[in-house]
Amino acid sequence: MNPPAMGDDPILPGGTMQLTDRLDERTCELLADGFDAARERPVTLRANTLKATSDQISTALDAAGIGYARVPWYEDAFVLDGAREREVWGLDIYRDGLVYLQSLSSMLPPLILDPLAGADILDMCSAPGGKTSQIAALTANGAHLTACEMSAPRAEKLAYNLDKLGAQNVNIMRTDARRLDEFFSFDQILLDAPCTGTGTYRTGDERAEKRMTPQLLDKVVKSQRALLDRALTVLKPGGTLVYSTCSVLPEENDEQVRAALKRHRDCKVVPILAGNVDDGQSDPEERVITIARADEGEFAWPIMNLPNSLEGTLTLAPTRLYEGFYVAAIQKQAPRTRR
Ligand SMILES: C[S@@+](CC[C@H](N)C(=O)[O-])C[C@H]1O[C@@H](n2cnc3c(N)ncnc32)[C@H](O)[C@@H]1O
Repeated sequence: MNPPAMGDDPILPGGTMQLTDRLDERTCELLADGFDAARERPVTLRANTLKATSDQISTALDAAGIGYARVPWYEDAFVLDGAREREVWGLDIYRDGLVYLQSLSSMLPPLILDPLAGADILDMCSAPGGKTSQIAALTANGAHLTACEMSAPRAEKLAYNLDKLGAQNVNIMRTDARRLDEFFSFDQILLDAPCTGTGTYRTGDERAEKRMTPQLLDKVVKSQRALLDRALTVLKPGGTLVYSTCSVLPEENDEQVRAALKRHRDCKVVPILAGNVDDGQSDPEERVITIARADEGEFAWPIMNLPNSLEGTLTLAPTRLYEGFYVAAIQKQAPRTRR
């Protein structure tokens, strides 16, 4: 594919959001390739370990004649071989909440959060509950979870999903998380923010092109800023916030985080990225870079990080397997102890 000319609108052809005005040529080229590849993106799902082991899910998929690949960085993740969502809806493992349809990229923020049993955890923007239920599964229902959702119908869907998946110890709050009482405090927070969704775009998706306007960008950027401020206020000293979006626009990602850190001088980025961003291999899905939160063990996965400006954050490029996604981990300093 030829690099797009600056000023053209080759990525969202009918849309008004000019990615080429915002991103450099190389990034636009990677995005254009990824948006094309996304048209072939396979269905992926997560074994819900609150109800079944991943081996039980393998057995059920085998019995249903559905081929799949396992994911090296997460034993609960499955990539289906040709099956569509409709086929999964007909399976008992789906109806009974033993699996959850979830994109691979969206499984990353809870893993990077590394939720701890016994911790007070806030999921600020939680419906329909994919990541809330993943946090519940990662802690075997052992965390004290608060799940906020502003939209009433989406909060209902959240409650339905959490019940279906067997998530317990979750206090659902139908509220605007920007106005969460400052009286609250949490050890760990996930802010999976409302965003433009540019990372999920597939070439030719005209509805998405119409939706992703500069007006939408303005609106979500304001909301993300207010949500980040509230999150960093209710985060306990020493606690960690994971901020994520399914967008690839710097305004929603690195620029948003950098500005928040200026307003909250007691907070800093915890690097989640170590390793090579672009080692020159032609197939980005064959590249294995190492991701690690500085305070966690390392694990490796085949993904591509787009050039980004804030060291230690992750801007996943869209590829056939992965939606474009952004993840940053931020820690609030613990008070100094006196000697
Ligand atoms: C990206 S989606 C979250 C997806 C969810 N984390 C998951 O994994 O299933 C963002 C959600 O935030 C909700 N939302 C937007 N603004 C909010 C706010 N100020 N307070 C609480 N929820 C909000 C939206 O209604 C939407 O359901």
